[in-house]
Amino acid sequence: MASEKPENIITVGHDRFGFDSRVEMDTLRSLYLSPSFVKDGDATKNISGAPPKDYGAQSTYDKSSNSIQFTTVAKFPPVKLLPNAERKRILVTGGAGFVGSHLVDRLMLLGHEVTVLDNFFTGSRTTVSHWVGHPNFEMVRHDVVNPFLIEVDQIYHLACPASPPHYQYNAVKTLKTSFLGTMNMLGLAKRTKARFLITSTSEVYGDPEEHPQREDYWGHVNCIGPRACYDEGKRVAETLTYGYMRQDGVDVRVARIFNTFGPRMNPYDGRVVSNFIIQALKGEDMTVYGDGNQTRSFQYVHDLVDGLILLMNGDETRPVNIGNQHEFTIIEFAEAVRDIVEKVQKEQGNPLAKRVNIIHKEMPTDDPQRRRPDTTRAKETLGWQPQFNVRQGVEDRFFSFLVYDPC
Ligand SMILES: O=c1ccn([C@@H]2O[C@H](COP(=O)(O)OP(=O)(O)O[C@H]3OC[C@@H](O)[C@H](O)[C@H]3O)[C@@H](O)[C@H]2O)c(=O)[nH]1
Repeated sequence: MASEKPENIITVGHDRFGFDSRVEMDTLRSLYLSPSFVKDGDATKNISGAPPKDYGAQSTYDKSSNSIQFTTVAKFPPVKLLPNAERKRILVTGGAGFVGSHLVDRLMLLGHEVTVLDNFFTGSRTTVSHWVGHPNFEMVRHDVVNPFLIEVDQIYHLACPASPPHYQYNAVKTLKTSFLGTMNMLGLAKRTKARFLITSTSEVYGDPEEHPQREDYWGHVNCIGPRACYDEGKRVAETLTYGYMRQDGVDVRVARIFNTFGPRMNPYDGRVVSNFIIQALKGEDMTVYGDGNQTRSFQYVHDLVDGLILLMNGDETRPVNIGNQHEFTIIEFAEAVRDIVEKVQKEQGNPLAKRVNIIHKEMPTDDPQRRRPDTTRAKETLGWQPQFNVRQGVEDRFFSFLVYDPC
């Protein structure tokens, strides 16, 4: 890890399957809502060190009044001007969430008409606020457990809480979202003949007995445990998806997403990346659950979006794993995050007085012990593989938004 030399990644996306999804990283970066400024007394300073933005909402945090001022965009980023025949009407459920908002950015920049459906349970309006008012963009507050009627060409169905504390918060609601939400969106796809892509999860493999996990592994899920609402919810959502494909000829795509991180993650979603980064930034103890020998592989969100767009536009109808193959034990990951955050803090001239400690807490029930995707299928059928490693992702300063709460 320490010896990895990050390369500068300038563009993401691919020109494949008749769909050119390439955009510049700088354009995407300009859209992250980071707290660009902090007002402290009379002084207002640019905390992220980033140059002033041309696009994207800006925010200024005022320490004295503990208030935040949003400035709406004066102009939108240029989007591709597509001929009518190429411009698609695309529905993104969960489009105000962490992954959804990045997908929306990409689809908007590429010139499509995008409708976001979100109930804002874990998503937030601020993730896509920079598109509000754009003629190609529409945002609807709607819960997918209820039917929704619209004319569309493609549906990316992402809506569902994904972090273990969030999806366990209301297990029955998570199940309803997975089953009824997916059924409603598949019904819409059937009626409109839209292509339908569901974001499933590595959690369908449960606590896997095969390693790494290939798509033809059936999994090892405790169907009555605390994680089952999500794991079984997504499993039945896949079953429904293939039911609609076989019975009704719906054109389906299934992505099994492995652990993902990046800008606009909810800093308090309780997942390991946000927990570790917040703890390292604040100088708090980093909490490793259990002995830390369980493993995960972490992908940067832009790689995932590349994979989703390729899958939607390619011909592969079987499930496809989308994840990074670099496997960390959680204890190694804690050390890596601590090193990277320390390096960034030093570069920004605000090093912590002392190293944060790594402490151990109780292991959650049914926590999968080993997880790493076999991504051969994604490589062979989509030509996809991740570009970013963890260091490149974390060093992309995606956590600068956390300084809303700097102490
Ligand atoms: O503070 C923490 C948080 C988490 N962890 C551990 O870190 C590992 C990863 O935990 P996370 O909560 O980030 O995510 P999990 O891998 O358990 O679940 C995730 O899997 C894939 C996705 O579909 C979902 O985003 C999520 O369910 C687990 O072993 C967990 O016990 C810690 O050691 N400390």
